[in-house]
Amino acid sequence: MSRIAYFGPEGTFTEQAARELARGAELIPVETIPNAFSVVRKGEADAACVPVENSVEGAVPATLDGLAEQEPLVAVAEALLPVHFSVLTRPGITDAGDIRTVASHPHALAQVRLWAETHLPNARPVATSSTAAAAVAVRAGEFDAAVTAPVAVRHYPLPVLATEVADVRDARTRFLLVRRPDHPLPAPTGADRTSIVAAAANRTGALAELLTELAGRGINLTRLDARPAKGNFGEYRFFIDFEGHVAEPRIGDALAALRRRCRNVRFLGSHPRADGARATIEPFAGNDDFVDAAEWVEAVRRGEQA
Ligand SMILES: O=C(O)C(=O)Cc1ccccc1
Repeated sequence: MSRIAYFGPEGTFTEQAARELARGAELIPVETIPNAFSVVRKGEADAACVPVENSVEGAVPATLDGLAEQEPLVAVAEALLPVHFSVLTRPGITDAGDIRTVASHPHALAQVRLWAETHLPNARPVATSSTAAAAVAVRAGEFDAAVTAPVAVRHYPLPVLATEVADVRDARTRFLLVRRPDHPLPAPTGADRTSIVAAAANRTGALAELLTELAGRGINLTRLDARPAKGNFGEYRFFIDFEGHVAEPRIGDALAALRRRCRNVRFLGSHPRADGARATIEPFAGNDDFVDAAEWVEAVRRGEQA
C-alpha cells in the first residue's frame, strides 16, 4: 500500500482531497506544506497532497516555493474541491457576541471575512497553520472559534455555530498529488495540465519571450503566478500552467523552446485535469501538424522533398 503525506492535521480540506486522490493509500498527516514535501523527498512517503490554488484567494505560496526549491518533485494528479466552511466554537459560548478570537488558515479567514464582520462582530482573526489546527487550538481553549472544513467536527467535537459559510459562492480549491520524478508520468488523456517554473532573467521582454513561445504554438495558459526568487530583490520565478501533456509533440516542442530561452526552467508535471476540460487546439498547432512538419524537414534533409 502506498503512503501519502498530506497537509494536516486530520480534518483539513487537504485530507478530503487526499482521500479522493489516493484511494486505499495510508494517509499520513504532516503539519506544514514544506514538511509534507520533505517526507516525500526523503522517501518516507510515496507522494504528498497539498493545496495549490483557490478560486478566491489565488496561489498557496508555500506550495509554489516548495515546488521551485530543493530536489525536484512532479505533480501526477489533481483534485478540485468546493470550499465552504463550518464555524466551531469553544464549549460554553452561548452568544456569538462573546467570541473574541476566530482562528483559521489565512485562506479560510479571507474567504469568510464579510460573514465574520456581521456574525462575529467582536472577533479578531488569528492565523493558524491549517483550518484543522484552528479546531485543535479551540479545543485547547486558546481561541473562541475556528473556521474549518465540514469534516473537522468529526475529528474535533465542538459546538457548531454555522455551516456552509462562504463570502463567495462556488469557491473552489485545487490540490496536487506530487511525488519524486523517478516514475513514469501519468499517460496523456487529451484533458491534461502541464506546469513549469522559470526564473526569467531580469531584462526587458524576458517573460514575454517565454509566453510568446507558448502562444505561438497555440498553447492555452491556465495559470500564471509570480513569486520572489528570494536571492535578489526584484527577481521573480514565474509559475506557468498550460493545457496539454509533455508526451504530446506540440508540448514537447514548446518545452524545448522554453529550455532554450531559459536554462532555469523546471518541469513540475503533466497530469489529467480534475475538471476534464479538453485542450484547445488552434488551427495548424495540433500534434499531427507538429509531427507532419518534423517529418517534412527530415524528408528535405534526405533530399526527398523540396
Ligand atoms: O487548512 C486546510 O484545511 C487546508 O487544507 C488548506 C486550505 C485552507 C482553506 C481553503 C482550502 C484549503
